[in-house]
Amino acid sequence: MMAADQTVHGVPPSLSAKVVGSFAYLTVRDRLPTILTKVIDTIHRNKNKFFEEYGEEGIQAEKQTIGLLSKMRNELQTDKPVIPLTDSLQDAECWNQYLQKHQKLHGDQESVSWFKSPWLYVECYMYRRIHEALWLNPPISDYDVFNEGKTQSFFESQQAVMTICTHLEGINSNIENLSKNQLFEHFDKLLQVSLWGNKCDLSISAGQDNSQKTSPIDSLVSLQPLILVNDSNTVWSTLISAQTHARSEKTTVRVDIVLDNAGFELVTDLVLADFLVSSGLAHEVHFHGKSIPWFVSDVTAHDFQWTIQQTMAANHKCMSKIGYQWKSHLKDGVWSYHDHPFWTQPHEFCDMAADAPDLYANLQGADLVLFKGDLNYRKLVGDRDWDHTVGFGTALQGFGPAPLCSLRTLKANVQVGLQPGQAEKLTSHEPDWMTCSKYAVIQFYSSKAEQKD
Ligand SMILES: O=P(O)(O)OC[C@H]1O[C@](O)(CO)[C@@H](O)[C@@H]1O
Repeated sequence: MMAADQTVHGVPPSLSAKVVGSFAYLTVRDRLPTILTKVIDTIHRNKNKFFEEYGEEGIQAEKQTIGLLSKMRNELQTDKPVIPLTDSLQDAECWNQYLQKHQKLHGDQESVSWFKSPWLYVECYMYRRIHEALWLNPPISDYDVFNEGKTQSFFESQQAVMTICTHLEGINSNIENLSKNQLFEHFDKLLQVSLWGNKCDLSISAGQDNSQKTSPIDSLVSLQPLILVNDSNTVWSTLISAQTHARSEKTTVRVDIVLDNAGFELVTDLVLADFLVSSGLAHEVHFHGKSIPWFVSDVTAHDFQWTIQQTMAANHKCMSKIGYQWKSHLKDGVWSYHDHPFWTQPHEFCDMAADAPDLYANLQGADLVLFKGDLNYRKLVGDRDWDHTVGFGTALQGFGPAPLCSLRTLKANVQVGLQPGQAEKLTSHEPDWMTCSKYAVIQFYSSKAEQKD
């Protein structure tokens, strides 16, 4: 078991960063080593490719990288101390300062080990150490060890991708004639398609195929009861009031999407973003991805561009037409892609204003920020052991650059904003309801609106 963190941000120890609990322990004991082993196997499997591309240097790099990753796997499996990063990357210092803070809190270096640190920290740290291992070994420094899994997930979800592209084309071809209610119906559906797209993540599956096999539209009705908190009406009214304000002030409506997984989930986010623009609900969409390969299937700049290229190149008329539309949104600046290093650091989002003031200020320019996925949710609420009925606004601990909404399937044991008795009822018939990725939330908060907390 991992020792609870000390009081952080004035939160009492009982609500300190989530470190205990069997799921966190099993993740660090079992799932992280499995992921690491898959990474080592992937690098070894590409040895010949490195030789063809880089000659003997490529072979040396492969060997050294595997050595570093095997060393980390041993540290992890034998609960060794967490050690500082040694690469010269821009954020190494911030990671090492974060480690020093934990060492001070715990009294000495030895006590900050893989099993005696906040789960959120060690899981993020592992992915940053994987990046370090590659970075220290040119010429394979920018090799994405997760690329194969992400592209496979896209191709294995092709049927579902075609279904949602055809659905979007049907909406867009008649969008001028839709009533406000019809627009809301479509918005509500596409928001839920994006929500459930979050089930397709390769971290929870430790790299096993997790592509979308069923129709993402037909399954919405049956999935509805599994949404534990549904603030889609409030999200809609936030967009409508932003649109009204923009019209009167002759400004624009900007929606930011903090992305999560590549593959099918990214397509669902692009489809939602396309609808926001084609319906006039938004004039700009800013996408936020990861600056390094992260949590196996998170979106990088390469994944973002590749996915749009693949959609354009599809021999499916609808997909291809939509892909070209997405390309022109990027070209015209209606869409933009950003990857601030903060998203691949261990910080809880309540630290953003202090640790990444430029990013916080940027997000303040949005009329709505959509946070996709479980890891973002854990960082939104500091991965603390909150009581399930604590309000989302309380758990955000002051984070609120703009009206925000989490679209999350539950994959970790933290959830706030539930009704009294709701968690107990779930636990009685499904003890692993927080980690089985069967349930989800559409959870909104705005410090501006009169918010029941
Ligand atoms: O891709 P998502 O939705 O952020 O899921 C990642 C989640 O999967 C896990 O790795 C497994 O629970 C969590 O630690 C992490 O928050």
